[in-house]
Amino acid sequence: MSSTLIVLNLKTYLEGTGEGAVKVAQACKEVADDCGIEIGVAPQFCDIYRVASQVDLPVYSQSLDPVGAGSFTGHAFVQSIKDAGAVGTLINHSECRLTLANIDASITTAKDAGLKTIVCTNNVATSAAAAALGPDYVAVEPPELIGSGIPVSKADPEVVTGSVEAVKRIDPAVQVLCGAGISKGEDLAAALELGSVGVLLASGIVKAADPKAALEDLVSKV
Ligand SMILES: O=C(CO)COP(=O)(O)O
Repeated sequence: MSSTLIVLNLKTYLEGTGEGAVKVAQACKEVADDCGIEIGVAPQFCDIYRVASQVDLPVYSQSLDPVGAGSFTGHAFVQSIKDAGAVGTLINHSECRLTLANIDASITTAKDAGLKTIVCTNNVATSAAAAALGPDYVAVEPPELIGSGIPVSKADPEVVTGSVEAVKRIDPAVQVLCGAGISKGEDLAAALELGSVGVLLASGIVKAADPKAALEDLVSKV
């Protein structure tokens, strides 16, 4: 039986010193401790160390670059991401898309460093393609629903069930998350019913007046 995973992507929503990221991460940890569901957070690169050193929860980077140590300027270097305290990384988010070759190289780079990999996809076909590259998770997020407040589990359940089926056919070890418009308890419950093992979400929690209360609602139906 797969265990449920929630990953909260902070994107660039939180302006300021990074303390906002720590506060949201603290709320995630408190809710995770209460409900027993794993909740991770994906802050800005520069906030990974601050969050990971102040809050005991899984921290993900929002992406990474498939480069090693050496003559590379302006890249997100996997070893620095890991040393900062991340346990995993998103790859190919809709807002940070990569070529297929770079998705493959990013997965290899992350895996070699011992980081978990969550590859984002936009439809069933790309979910199948991502599964063939052997990440830990495929997270299907139709871009038109991202930030819309309309949950993928309601608006496009077929993209979730289709991705679950396609991924299982290609590599049963790869688990499926879904995201876009997820914010309420019923959205998470529906996502799990559709066969995903959890959700990747952002605005419904990060932009809420009370992120902790929003998280409590999110986990209230499972
Ligand atoms: O892009 C997302 C998570 O990575 C989803 O964003 P929203 O939860 O804001 O729709």
